[in-house]
Amino acid sequence: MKKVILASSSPRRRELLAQIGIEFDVRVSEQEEIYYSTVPEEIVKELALLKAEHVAENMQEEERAGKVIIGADTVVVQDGRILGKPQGEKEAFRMLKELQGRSHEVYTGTALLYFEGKEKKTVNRAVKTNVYVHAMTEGEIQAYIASGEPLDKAGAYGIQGKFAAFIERIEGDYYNVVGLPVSLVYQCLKKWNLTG
Ligand SMILES: Cc1cn([C@H]2C[C@H](O)[C@@H](COP(=O)(O)OP(=O)(O)OP(=O)(O)O)O2)c(=O)[nH]c1=O
Repeated sequence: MKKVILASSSPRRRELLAQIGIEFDVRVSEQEEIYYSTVPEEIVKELALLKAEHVAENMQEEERAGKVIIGADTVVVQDGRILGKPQGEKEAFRMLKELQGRSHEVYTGTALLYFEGKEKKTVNRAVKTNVYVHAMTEGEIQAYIASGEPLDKAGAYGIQGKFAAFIERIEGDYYNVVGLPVSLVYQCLKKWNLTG
């Protein structure tokens, strides 16, 4: 029986967790993403926790015993403004126009809930990566949008895809930008003897 449950519908998060050799099941939380925090670091932590808690609440106590549930949330922040997933191509264009030619921050919140016997251990952290984007022409932005990559991604881009052409450099964890800081996840699982 798998001891790790990924509370995420994101194909990127699945790939990243699989990449480090963790066996896991997926349970998706259909919870509406409402938050009360005001700063990005706290918002992503709150949403990651919400996703993990929602999956935990929908499991029987016996079923979740000995298991860890992982939730995550990613946002792009430019000048203190949060850019989530674009609603459509127009919004994607506006976001990319703002992001090109300068730097921004990507925050991913991660929550790990470990049900060890009757006890619940929680790790809830936010990780920040600075991303520097080259200047883009409007034609390049339009061509990128036409590739279909932006629509399901925070900030309307995927560093792991065609947008790599426009990444000048990053400071911090690359995997955090893609949606899950996997070394943070691994180190927690290791501490709890759940990596094997
Ligand atoms: C910035 C960036 C984001 N993203 C993705 C990661 C996330 O899937 C998405 C941000 O949306 P999220 O709301 O964090 O996650 P999600 O709705 O895709 O999945 P779930 O809530 O079920 O876990 O943006 C990339 O794939 N590459 C990038 O470079």
